Amino acid sequence: MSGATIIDGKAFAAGLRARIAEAVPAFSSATGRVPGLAVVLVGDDAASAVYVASKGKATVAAGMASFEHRLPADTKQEELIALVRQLNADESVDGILVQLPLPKHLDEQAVVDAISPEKDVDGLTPISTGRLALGLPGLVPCTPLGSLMLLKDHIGDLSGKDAIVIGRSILVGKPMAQLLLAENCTVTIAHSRTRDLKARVQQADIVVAAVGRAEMVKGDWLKPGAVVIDVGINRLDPAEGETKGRLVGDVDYASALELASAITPVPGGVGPMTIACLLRNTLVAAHRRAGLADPEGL
Ligand SMILES: Nc1nc2c(c(=O)[nH]1)N[C@@H](CN(C=O)c1ccc(C(=O)N[C@@H](CCC(=O)O)C(=O)O)cc1)CN2
Repeated sequence: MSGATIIDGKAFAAGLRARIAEAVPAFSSATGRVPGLAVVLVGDDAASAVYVASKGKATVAAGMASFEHRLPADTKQEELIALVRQLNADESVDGILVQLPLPKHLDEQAVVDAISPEKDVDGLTPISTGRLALGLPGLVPCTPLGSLMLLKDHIGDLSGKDAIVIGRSILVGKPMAQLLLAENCTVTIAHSRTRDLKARVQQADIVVAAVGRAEMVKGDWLKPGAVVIDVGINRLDPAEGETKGRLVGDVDYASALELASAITPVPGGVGPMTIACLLRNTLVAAHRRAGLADPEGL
């Protein structure tokens, strides 16, 4: 029988969203307006459409204004950048998020670079990534921020822990490694060219899996007692006998339960934290734009 704790990201995210909703009225009293989040969706990727709809709902539920912009798949780069610039200039918008991935013909980094850093609630502009690398306050990408919140809530002080981040994306792997470094972890970043990944994972007290490959990290790779954050969201193919395209993470959950001391499930782990942290970043961005101190307890 496994003694691993299941880290309940869904419950933690619900608590964070409730605290955000409680903090919005104070912002409105101070400024006479509500914080606003603009989300841009280009094309018809089904999963992206679901995430964007969830973001809009969560924004409104927190008492903020949601501005959704849906553009066709053949939108030109200049049209998308023109929309981003329009949102940069819009005083009712505190946060701008362009849903990723974009259709192949669009240059993601150029589009992200057009977002005003003060409204960069996704934390992906060069200014935001640079500030994170320098250890300066800024806006941090939502999935790694949420993952760190779960780790700190479960472990407390992370100082001196050996951590491995598997994956080096701009959205998760790189910022996650920076956040762990800022918490005084000793951090290894592993990727597709890393040799003997299993041996490296076996050294780690904290394993963050963000590779996008279903159940790649096996339970017997783990150091006994490791804390596992599974960022992967992989839908298995119903054509291969999987019921209704079951969702799994990057970690083989059943075998990981044997050695891990704690693990985030998929679904219900890191995923819900992504949207809660987006609301948190929007409220923080709104405070900073209005010249107010950051809201407390978020
Ligand atoms: N501009 C961005 N694009 C993307 C981001 C991002 O942070 N910024 N992240 C992901 C997708 N994403 C939000 O955009 C996201 C992914 C998953 C979840 C979530 O709550 N997942 C649930 C399961 C949902 C399901 O059943 O399909 C869970 O894990 O419990 C929320 C947001 C890529 N794009």
